[in-house]
Amino acid sequence: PSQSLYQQLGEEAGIAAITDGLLHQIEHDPLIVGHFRDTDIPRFRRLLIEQLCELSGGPCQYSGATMEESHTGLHLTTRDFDRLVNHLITAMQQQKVPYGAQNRLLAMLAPMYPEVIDR
Ligand code: HEM
Repeated sequence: PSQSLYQQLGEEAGIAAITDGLLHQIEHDPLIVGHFRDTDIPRFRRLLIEQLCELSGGPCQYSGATMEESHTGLHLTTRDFDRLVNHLITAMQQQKVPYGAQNRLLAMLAPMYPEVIDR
């Protein structure tokens, strides 16, 4: 409890490993991988790490576009969102992130739902 969420995620290295796990899951999910067809994956990876680091209280500053801007034109659905969240949970479990910390991170991402879906 005295550990910050950033620490519980394993700091920069842990967040990078979670992100790589998430990218691996996406790559093997035929239902969502198509959305990333035109995406610069190294850039996406870097921005996702920055965002998770900043959100969890780490020493980073997210430098990407807003969630609304970056998901406009993708026409993402609730199903897409749920799949991505499940992949993130799998990636966090693989990194042995404590259950409570997993939920804290998910609770910070949930409010982004309307900024990402149906745009
Ligand atoms: C809370 C949920 C989500 C978060 C926190 C998130 C985070 C991000 C971030 C940080 C970027 C980079 C922004 C930039 O390029 O400046 C991004 C782009 C992107 N996201 Fe998400 N995302 C979420 C949901 C989703 C979902 C559900 C999908 C599809 C299954 C998705 C697909 C994409 C794609 C394809 C791009 C790249 C767009 C491009 O190539 O310009 N995202 N997202």
